[in-house]
Amino acid sequence: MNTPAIGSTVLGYPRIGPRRELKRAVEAYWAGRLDADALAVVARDLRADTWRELAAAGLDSVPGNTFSFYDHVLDTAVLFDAVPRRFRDLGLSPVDTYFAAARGRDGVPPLELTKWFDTNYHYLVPELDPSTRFALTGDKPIAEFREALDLGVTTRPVLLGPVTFLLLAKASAAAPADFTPLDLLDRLVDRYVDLLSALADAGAPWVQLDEPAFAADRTEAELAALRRAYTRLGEATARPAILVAGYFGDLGDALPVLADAPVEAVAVDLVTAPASVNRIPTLLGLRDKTLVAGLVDGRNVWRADLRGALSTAATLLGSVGELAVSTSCSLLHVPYDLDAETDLDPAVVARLAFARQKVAEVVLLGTALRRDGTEIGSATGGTPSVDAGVRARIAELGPEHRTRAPYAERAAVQRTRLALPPLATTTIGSFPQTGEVRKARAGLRDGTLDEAGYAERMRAEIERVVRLQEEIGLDVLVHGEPERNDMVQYFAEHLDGFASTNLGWVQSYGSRCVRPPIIHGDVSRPEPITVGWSSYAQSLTGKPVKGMLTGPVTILAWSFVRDDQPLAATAEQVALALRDEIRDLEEAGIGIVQVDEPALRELLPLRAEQREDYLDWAVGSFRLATAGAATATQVHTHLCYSEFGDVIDAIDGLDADVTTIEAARSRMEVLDDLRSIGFGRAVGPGVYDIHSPTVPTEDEVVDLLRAALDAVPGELLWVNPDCGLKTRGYAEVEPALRTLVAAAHRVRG
Ligand SMILES: Nc1nc2c(c(=O)[nH]1)N[C@@H](CNc1ccc(C(=O)N[C@@H](CCC(=O)N[C@@H](CCC(=O)N[C@@H](CCC(=O)O)C(=O)O)C(=O)O)C(=O)O)cc1)CN2
Ligand code: MET
Ligand SMILES: [Zn+2]
Repeated sequence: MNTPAIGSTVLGYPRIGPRRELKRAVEAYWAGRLDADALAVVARDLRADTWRELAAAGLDSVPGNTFSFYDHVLDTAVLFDAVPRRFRDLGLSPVDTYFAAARGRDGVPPLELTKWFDTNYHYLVPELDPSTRFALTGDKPIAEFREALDLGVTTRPVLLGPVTFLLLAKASAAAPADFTPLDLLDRLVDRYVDLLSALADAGAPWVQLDEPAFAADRTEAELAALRRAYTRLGEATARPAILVAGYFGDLGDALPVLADAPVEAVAVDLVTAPASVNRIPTLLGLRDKTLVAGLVDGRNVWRADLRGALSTAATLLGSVGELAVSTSCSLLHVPYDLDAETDLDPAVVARLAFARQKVAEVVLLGTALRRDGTEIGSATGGTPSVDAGVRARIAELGPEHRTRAPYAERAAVQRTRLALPPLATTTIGSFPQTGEVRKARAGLRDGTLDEAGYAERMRAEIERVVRLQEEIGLDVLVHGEPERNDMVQYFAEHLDGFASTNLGWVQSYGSRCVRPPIIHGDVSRPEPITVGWSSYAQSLTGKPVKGMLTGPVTILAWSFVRDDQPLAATAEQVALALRDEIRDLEEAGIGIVQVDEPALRELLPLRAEQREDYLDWAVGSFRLATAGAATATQVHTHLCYSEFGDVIDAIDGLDADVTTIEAARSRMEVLDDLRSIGFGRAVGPGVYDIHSPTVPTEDEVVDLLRAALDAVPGELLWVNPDCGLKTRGYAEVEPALRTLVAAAHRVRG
């Protein structure tokens, strides 16, 4: 085989477009404002721009097949004809069948959406069973390879590896109990062999197979599956050279398996797992392979320490066949281009690199490595700002700052103060973000609406939402969060030590994007953030209004966090700011405060041995944020987006008075977990799935509540939706909330 060297590369690239062109096109297509041909043109132009940019930047090997209309796991299922029957039976065009699997259609529920490892990206979970027959019916990677070749760029198609694909899939409802998707390995690998052969025919010199699942703990059987798959693929006769990429952590026992497999290259993540460097020289199998060293952080936005990276690379030179430099993972998780940001502090800019800048770093590193390190400049520009006040406060903290009065005492005082009925009804915080609200915010940004005008519109919206809740008959009201663009970014914009971007969009799922804020220095709160809005809402009603904050763990999980100190230290600083906010809310007369932690499960380390440490600081920071609350103040927390079985003790450890938790889709399974640990505080298992536009019937909600009453006594049971309502419309929200209140009344009776 005559294969070009990888030299310098990146493992993947963003695909939504530098100005979210794909989001706009896809949403326009869904709305019927753009036809399929026009959508295809937008997609093709975005791909062409990416390939040209990466080739022009000087990468030796340009990744291909990084584009996706929605999600690369769904793309893989489509490629191998593994789309469940319920979507095919809709009789739609291929592109509409694809979107139906992603979003559901005509009452057919979509594939489940879940977290991509420990990132804020979400993939669609393939559903497999013994009847799944894989076939290479798609040609996306091949067609895109040819498309790039026509533009003069030879790409390295990036594919999700067969073992990770199966490990991320779930058994369909039709599968027998003893079935696991990995049972289908041989069948699937045979089809990958077909694919490799087709790519070789098209002229692809390399292919990249991603196996990030091996950065997590894996069983012997799973490691054996990895060995088996890559032995088979490596032995295929007609194929491109194979690069297997493992990222998001240490490959552990999978690294020697890959080192010994008959493949040409292995990519390791030396940013998340720098210690892997020490193991590489001991792996004889790597001596005749290319090692692709992930030295530039693909998940965070800091400039690389190129000198450090270069010296790491230099130590590896003699231990491997060839050494290539790369990002630690795909650049999917960072924004496109730092140069597009015009409002960032230059001192912060000097420390940053987005996708485009990271490509340049990789290229530079590759050049320096070839020329003996002569052209690498100084490491980074500037250091994080230090806030002596915050540091002094943290130095003074003791256990009393994380401990409230015993729950029984709190509950008694709160019962008297709040006088709520059993099965109290509430919502999770946000109400639908109407076009008018978003338009007002866009107006504030572009200067057509001033601060006063904006505040007036937000107050009008808050008043409308409060009146609506009173009329519906909810017991604990919210202000509705109209002033928030996003539950993390909003707080970042009001805290020192954070920077926000204008165009730093990162795909979260499908067409939905976020602009993760950047924590670049010590965090503090210059002034109250939410107090004005919450106390305005409280002034409108005699019912209690719940203050609404985002917790420290979630703020960290959905931001780019400084990497010069432990996450735990940054979390404490954020927690202190929230602690002060709670005190100010109390002083303004707010008696209930909710601190949302939907990302508590998301940051859970992939390897079990690191979990206790994480949960310690995660729970500790939540308690630091909330334990300053008076005994009479009722602290709520809200959790969603995950199954919480394996962090149930940590949820207990949060010591919140009320925990509202996503439960409707899993028919309240979480209650069994809570009961099994003797969880004794109040809980609001969601009784209505806000991810679907379907309005629940009163009987359905009553059934769920009766089921919940088996696990939770009535005085500890709250009634609420699964999550916030901001992505829904009033047409569904109003009847759903009326149903929820009616059901609660019926069960109370
Ligand atoms: N940070 C974060 N991560 C999260 C979640 C979350 O809520 N926040 N939820 C989970 C699921 N992920 C989600 C991620 C994004 C969205 C989402 O709806 N994003 C919006 C953007 C939200 C936002 O920032 N809105 C801005 C407006 C940004 C915008 O597009 N403005 C328009 C103009 C205004 C208009 O006419 O709409 C423009 O700039 O062109 C605001 O309200 O101010 C989107 O992609 O469309 C939902 C869920 C997990 N991770
Ligand atoms: N308070 C937030 C809301 O209602 C919680 C959302 S959890 C993703 O939108
Ligand atoms: Zn939620």
